[in-house]
Amino acid sequence: MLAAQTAGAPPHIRLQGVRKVMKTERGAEIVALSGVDLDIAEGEFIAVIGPSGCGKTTLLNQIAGLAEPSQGRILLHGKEVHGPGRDRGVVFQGDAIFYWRTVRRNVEYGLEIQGMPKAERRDHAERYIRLVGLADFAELYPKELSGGMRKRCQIATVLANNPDVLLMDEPFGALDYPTKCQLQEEVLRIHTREPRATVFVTHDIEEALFLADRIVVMERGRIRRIVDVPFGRPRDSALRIEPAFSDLKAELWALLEGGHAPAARGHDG
Ligand SMILES: Nc1ncnc2c1ncn2[C@@H]1O[C@H](COP(=O)(O)OP(=O)(O)OP(=O)(O)O)[C@@H](O)[C@H]1O
Repeated sequence: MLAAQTAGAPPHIRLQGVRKVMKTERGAEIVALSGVDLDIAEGEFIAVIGPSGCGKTTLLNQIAGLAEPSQGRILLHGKEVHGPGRDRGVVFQGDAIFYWRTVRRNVEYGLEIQGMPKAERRDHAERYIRLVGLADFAELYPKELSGGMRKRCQIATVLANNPDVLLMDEPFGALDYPTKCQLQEEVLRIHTREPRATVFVTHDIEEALFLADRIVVMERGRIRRIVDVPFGRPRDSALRIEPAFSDLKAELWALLEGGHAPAARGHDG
């Protein structure tokens, strides 16, 4: 369920007419995003799906502040975003963790940078290590962990910084199905415990349905449709085999089958 949005308060995240034009090395223009308007409420979980090249990562990067829009603006609590900030935590596709640091020292990294005193840092990191189920593995190095455990470590590292907004770019894309399902359940559990506005990019319709309050379906740099996910929270794995879940999954498949084209070149899609 969404956290209530205070009447009159701006949405947590607002994208207004966002357009992003990329230039290839040969100088050709690619309209990666065009006319994107989206409001995301406090505590809302948004999944973004769409065919390869439709602009999902570009959208996430814009909110992260890793790139500026060519036109339009992105507002966080009514304030325009320019550049990255600690208020937005990003979980990237790959293993974005330090290989020479243990799990604990990875999770402590951002807190060190903030200058948090050592004892406080330990306690704080420990809380997030436990939250992602890595308490017994805190002294191990990334090479001693499985892919799923490395992803947990990355999530704990991002959450330990207590971001206002969580941005996840296909975080479980490289994992096997059971590990992926397990981590999706962890994400739901964490979201229930610490609800924060979340944008989760995925290729996986089932993942989007299982996690999100709304699914943004993109096509050629534009939002094609926004689908409300009607399932209540808390959710558990039993939801995956409910007929209503399968029906909506089939509908989304059909919707995606309708648009395979990548972002439009040189003009709006
Ligand atoms: N650095 C870049 N330079 C030029 N074009 C780019 C760059 N990054 C992305 N693009 C183009 O922008 C469009 C959108 O790319 P984006 O990575 O956002 O898509 P996506 O939906 O995340 O794709 P995928 O699902 O394959 O990860 C694509 O046409 C891509 O070729």
